[in-house]
Amino acid sequence: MTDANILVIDDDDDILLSARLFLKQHFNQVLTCKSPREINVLLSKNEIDIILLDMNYQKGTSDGREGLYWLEHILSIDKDYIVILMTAFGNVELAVQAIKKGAIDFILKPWENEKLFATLSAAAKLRQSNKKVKKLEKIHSSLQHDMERKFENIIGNNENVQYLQKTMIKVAPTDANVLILGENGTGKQVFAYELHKNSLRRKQFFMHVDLGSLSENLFESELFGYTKGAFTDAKEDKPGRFEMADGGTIFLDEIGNLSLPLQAKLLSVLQNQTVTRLGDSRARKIDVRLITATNMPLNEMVAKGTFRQDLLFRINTVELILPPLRERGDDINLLAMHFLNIFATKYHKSIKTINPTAQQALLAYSWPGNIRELQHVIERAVIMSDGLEITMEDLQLSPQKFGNQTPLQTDMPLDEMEKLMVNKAIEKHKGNISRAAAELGLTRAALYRRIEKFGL
Ligand SMILES: Nc1ncnc2c1ncn2[C@@H]1O[C@H](COP(=O)(O)OP(=O)(O)OP(=O)(O)O)[C@@H](O)[C@H]1O
Repeated sequence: MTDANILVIDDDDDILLSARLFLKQHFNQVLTCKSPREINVLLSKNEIDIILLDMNYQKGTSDGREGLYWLEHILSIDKDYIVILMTAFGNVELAVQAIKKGAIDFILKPWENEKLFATLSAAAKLRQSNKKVKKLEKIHSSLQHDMERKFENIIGNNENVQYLQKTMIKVAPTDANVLILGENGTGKQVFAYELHKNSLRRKQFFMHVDLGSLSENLFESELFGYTKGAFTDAKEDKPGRFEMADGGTIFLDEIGNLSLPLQAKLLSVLQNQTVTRLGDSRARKIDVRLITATNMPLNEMVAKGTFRQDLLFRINTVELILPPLRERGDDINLLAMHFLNIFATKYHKSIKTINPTAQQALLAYSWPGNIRELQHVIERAVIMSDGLEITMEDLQLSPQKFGNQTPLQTDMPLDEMEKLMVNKAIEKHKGNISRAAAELGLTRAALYRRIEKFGL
């Protein structure tokens, strides 16, 4: 049974009856009607896939003009309807005209059942694949929408970041390969997507591939695809990520994690601009814009022989080096406020600000996880906070991760200052309570009481 619903429109009762009897054995649902005037109601009430439409309705007419009129009418309701016309022998010219207007095929009356079945089966397949394409287009556009929301605009007034943004805007519309360097969580993916969004390929696919998570085994099949039977689990042909990104941008993240043999394979694809699926002999041309990123020191790796120099030259036409968050000064509070607004809305809290002490602490913290860590810290603080502002307690920053600067301020509440001093002393003496207590002028018991009080 083919999964398709068919509507047959003909003014001849005998034709409708024989169509219904035959088609019911092969298709999901078969509806019939005598007059095309019922089309609107039938189409609005039923999920119809294919319409089998007669060309003449009024007695004595045979020019097919009515059929053409109703064909146009159906396609004006939805241009994706699949319409097949029924026409008498000798009226082939009319059928050709109908196909030009959007019918997908025609059959001659009286029909042979086998021929009718073959035509309708092909039409059902076409309808199914059209539906699939539509669904994929919808998914694609909603993913694109999600990405755009996820990566709004790059936030940052720091002069390095401003310079990077200017460079990015200049480079984006060219097809130059861009290598983005920076510690974890500095926004490499955000920059990569921003490059794509500002490029001429913005309407095409942005394909993110995390090379760090691909095993040696999966590398080729994921990136280059495979043909049916290429290996035990290859049940059907599958394009790789490069082919899927054709016309768009491919972002190869964590490129510093590739082993030397895989670097060689990648280089050959980049040099030849072709991919060959596993198990295939045909090289397929690809047109992709390449963006790569890593937190590894590629130049040092080249010197040590763990990263190929020729591959580095191929990928780093333009290099963007993202600064770590601890070097971005006021951007820390700018980003913190940005995340505060997002999470206050998400968790329905009316928190409006971060108090001055907490702001100082954010500036003094070393942010080893960079913007991603800041985002998590603020999210947690918003969840924990009971007031209208984020305090030092809400931030729950790890004392071990403060840099050399001290976040102490003269206007700091006594409690918070005490907590910071306790933290610093414990950190300085690597957790040795006796020494930390001695430095603070406290007994061990008094220090323990404070540790408990501050939840350290
Ligand atoms: N300038 C920015 N403005 C707003 N949010 C940002 C900015 N840069 C990064 N982020 C946010 O910080 C988080 C980390 O960013 P991203 O994933 O781009 O970093 P990354 O450098 O690619 O990290 P990794 O090296 O771990 O893959 C994301 O949630 C991202 O939305």
